[in-house]
Amino acid sequence: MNSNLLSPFPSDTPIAIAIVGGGVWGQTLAQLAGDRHHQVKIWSRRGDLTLPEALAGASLVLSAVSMKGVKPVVEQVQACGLEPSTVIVTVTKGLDPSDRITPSQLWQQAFPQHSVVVLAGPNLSKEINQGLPAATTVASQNPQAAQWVQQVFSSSRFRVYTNDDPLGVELGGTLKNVLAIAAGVCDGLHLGTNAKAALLTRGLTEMIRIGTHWGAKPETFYGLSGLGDLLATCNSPLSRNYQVGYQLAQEKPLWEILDHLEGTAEGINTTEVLVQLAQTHHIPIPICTQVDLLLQGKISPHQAVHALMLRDIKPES
Ligand SMILES: NC(=O)C1=CN([C@@H]2O[C@H](COP(=O)(O)OP(=O)(O)OC[C@H]3O[C@@H](n4cnc5c(N)ncnc54)[C@H](O)[C@@H]3O)[C@@H](O)[C@H]2O)C=CC1
Ligand SMILES: O=C(CO)COP(=O)(O)O
Repeated sequence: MNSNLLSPFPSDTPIAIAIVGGGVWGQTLAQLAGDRHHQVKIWSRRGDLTLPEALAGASLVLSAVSMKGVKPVVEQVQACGLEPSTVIVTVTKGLDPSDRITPSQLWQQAFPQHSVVVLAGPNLSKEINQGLPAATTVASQNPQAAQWVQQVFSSSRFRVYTNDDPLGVELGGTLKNVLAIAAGVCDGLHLGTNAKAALLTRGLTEMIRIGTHWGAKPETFYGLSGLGDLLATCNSPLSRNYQVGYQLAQEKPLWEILDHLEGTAEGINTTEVLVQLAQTHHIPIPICTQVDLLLQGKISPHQAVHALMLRDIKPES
């Protein structure tokens, strides 16, 4: 039986995709979709194509803008309008600072009748651009939409899994950026393998604590978008968030690091939102709190390490 007859999302034929956001990740995803022979148009605010031109006829709209661009871009897409059947995919890893909600929640609020799919995983774009294999996760309130996006992007070099916890998938990719800054500090100070293992393990505990408070499933954080992305970004100098931490450990001021950084380090804004949220709800996230103080220039990297090591002793849970 042809499974396409059962699904509102036919999978075997090339489709028209509009990618909004022409940064490195948007371009990499365009390449992956192009490899599958989909027709891809990229809209970026400095490009020649207008947004209505990019969106025309697209059955999948993928947002790859950085967090600060999500709200303005959602509004622009709303002004253009979308066909009811268009599936929205978001790959942004961040938190909205005013509403303290995720990018997919912003898209869903603006397009309540549309299927919104989150795509996140250990996906350092430079490695994927070199043709190296990678895996990722897609998740949605609408499982059929997630399966369709899985089929659209799956290839011999990009293995796509589905997951039924979109919030957990999105928060995994977002929260690990804060720990990637901490990991960069740890490596920049040459604190060793034991310290790094402790940092990542306790960091994952903090991700689960805050993520489950938000309503995500704990097990999602042990998957590709949680532990997987944590391992990738906390161990790779290709990660911009890791680079920020590494250079903070060399006592460089944040403004100077950001001046030379290629692309966006979302963990910086995420840290601020996260720590505010954790304080409001009395959720202990000591590592993220030290990252926040460090980013604000209130403590030195060595003081952050001391503060963490000298916390009250307690059970591991
Ligand atoms: N680069 C990577 O390896 C990965 C990145 N991500 C996430 O994807 C998102 C994008 O990342 P990158 O492409 O690396 O960042 P980038 O900094 O290279 O690109 C960001 C894009 O957003 C656009 N943008 C920002 N504000 C805008 C606005 N107001 N209106 C229109 N466009 C706006 C910029 O023009 C730029 O094209 C981030 O949230 C990042 O965490 C996720 C997985 C992998
Ligand atoms: O999220 C990423 C890989 O999955 C990219 O990490 P950075 O944003 O820290 O470069």
